[in-house]
Amino acid sequence: MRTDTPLQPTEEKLIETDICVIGGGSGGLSVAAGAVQMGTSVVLFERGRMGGDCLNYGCVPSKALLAAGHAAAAARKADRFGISLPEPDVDFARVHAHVRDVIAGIEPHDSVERFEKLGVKVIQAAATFTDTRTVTGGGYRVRARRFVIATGSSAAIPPVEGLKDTPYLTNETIFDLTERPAHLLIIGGGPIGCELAEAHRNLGSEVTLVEAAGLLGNEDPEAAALIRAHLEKIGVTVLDGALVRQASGSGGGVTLSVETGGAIQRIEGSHLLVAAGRRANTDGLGLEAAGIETSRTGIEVDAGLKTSNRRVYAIGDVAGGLQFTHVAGYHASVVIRSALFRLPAKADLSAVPRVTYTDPELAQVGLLEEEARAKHGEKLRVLRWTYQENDRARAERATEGFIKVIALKNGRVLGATIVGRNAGELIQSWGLAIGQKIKIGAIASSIVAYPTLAEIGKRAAGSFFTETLFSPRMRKIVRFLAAFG
Ligand SMILES: Cc1cc2nc3c(=O)[nH]c(=O)nc-3n(C[C@H](O)[C@H](O)[C@H](O)COP(=O)(O)OP(=O)(O)OC[C@H]3O[C@@H](n4cnc5c(N)ncnc54)[C@H](O)[C@@H]3O)c2cc1C
Ligand SMILES: NC(=O)c1ccc[n+]([C@@H]2O[C@H](COP(=O)([O-])OP(=O)(O)OC[C@H]3O[C@@H](n4cnc5c(N)ncnc54)[C@H](O)[C@@H]3O)[C@@H](O)[C@H]2O)c1
Repeated sequence: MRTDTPLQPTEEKLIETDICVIGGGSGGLSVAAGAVQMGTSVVLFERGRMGGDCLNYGCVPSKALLAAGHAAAAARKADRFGISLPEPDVDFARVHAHVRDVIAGIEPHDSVERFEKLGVKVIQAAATFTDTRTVTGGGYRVRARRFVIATGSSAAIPPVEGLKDTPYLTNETIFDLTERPAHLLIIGGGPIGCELAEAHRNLGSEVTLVEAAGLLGNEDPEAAALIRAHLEKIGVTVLDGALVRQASGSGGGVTLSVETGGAIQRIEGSHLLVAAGRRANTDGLGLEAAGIETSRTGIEVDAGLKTSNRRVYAIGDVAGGLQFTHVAGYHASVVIRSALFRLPAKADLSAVPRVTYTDPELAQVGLLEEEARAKHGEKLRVLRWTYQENDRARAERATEGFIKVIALKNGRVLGATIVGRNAGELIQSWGLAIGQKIKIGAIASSIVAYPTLAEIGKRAAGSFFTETLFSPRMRKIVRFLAAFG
């Protein structure tokens, strides 16, 4: 890398580098760490906190908050094991300290210090394209062989009357609360809304979740219905098919006017969380100057994650597809193959798992039943098994839930939905089966430790063969063979 050449008259220092990454979150850091360790020069711009949404405002704090909530919920449910405990006394300031401590423990891995030690030039400023191959920011002008835009997404604020003048929280501010919200109103019943509704309810807040369509609308409807029933069971008020029409309030509280089936109702709460989807972070990037096209969902990319400017890739949330940390990380590996090794690399998203971390969890990989039917018609087998029929689930009194596997009649696995305890761990082997084209027979004949929840998957796979194995024809064959002694 040739660096720090003073430039007149702007006085920006010029850096020429192999790779310039914009955004130090899940995607950007993976590209930067991978590329620099493979011998290329890397400049990374980050305008906010290293680690991006996942570490600071997303996955990590939400899972830490959920874990605290699950501890409280476990104490409330201990009675069924013969252990009587009083209602847990939740000290929200200490819960907040726990969340901060978890972030602080992970932070060094994503820090400026670590990346500079690896050899990355980190510029702590917002980056803007000034032409097709130059980015400026923080007093630098960077010209690179390849650019990677990994600027993530932010909470989309729906066009609700009065909302912009009403105090509201988003994922960037809710984890700052040190006092428990008395009554949390949530707009949006996607993964963010459901996870944070469950966490706050378990920690003792009153929670009302308002969703315009159906809760977890991108998921298997039967699995989503189970999560809805669970949230209601723990005391969350769920209003679905409910459109927020108006918002008002001050520091003292918030009121929403919500329309359900033509009728308007007013709901009052102490705090409001907006979790109504995401908007790609493209403002201020100077995309026009770089000839980079965008769509409604984000920066337009081809299957190799290249934008309309062939020197520039876009990865992670800003690319407008699946918005998960592991997808951003996977995108990073595709870009490294393409930019460093000049190999033809395409993102294959057919086996990307996703998990909503309520308890029960909801996990999905591959096609939903409805998607599989649309693509393959009636050539499908739908295999099911329930947690109720699993001995470990019974021992742990976690019998809520099921697995549903969608396979072709030739045994190829197309998709799996698991809703129940540890579904997020159990889904991984189904992702492997889809990705590596492992047939259902291999799963049915694998040896699974007893008693584990993983037996649920093996039993579902085994049910693929039940009809053939226990058919009159099979009985005839076995009787015939027995005749030979
Ligand atoms: C509440 C919540 C919970 C979530 N839970 C999960 C989960 O459990 N599992 C999961 O897989 N995903 C989860 N996600 C999604 C996950 O956080 C994102 O998919 C992931 O962070 C995307 O990574 P990214 O690199 O695209 O963007 P980010 O990680 O957001 O990083 C983008 C970075 O770019 C920086 N930036 C933006 N513009 C500029 C600029 N012009 N110049 C310089 N820097 C810039 C930003 O400051 C930011 O640091 C969750 C999200 C939220 C909001
Ligand atoms: N566990 C995880 O992996 C995890 C957790 C949280 C977030 N995420 C990621 O972040 C993304 C964003 O999550 P999200 O929950 O914000 O988005 P989402 O798009 O999945 O859900 C938003 C919901 O808000 C509803 N909505 C929109 N406007 C509304 C209005 N005016 N009134 C009522 N409801 C309204 C929509 O119908 C939708 O169901 C997810 O898709 C996922 O990729 C992942």
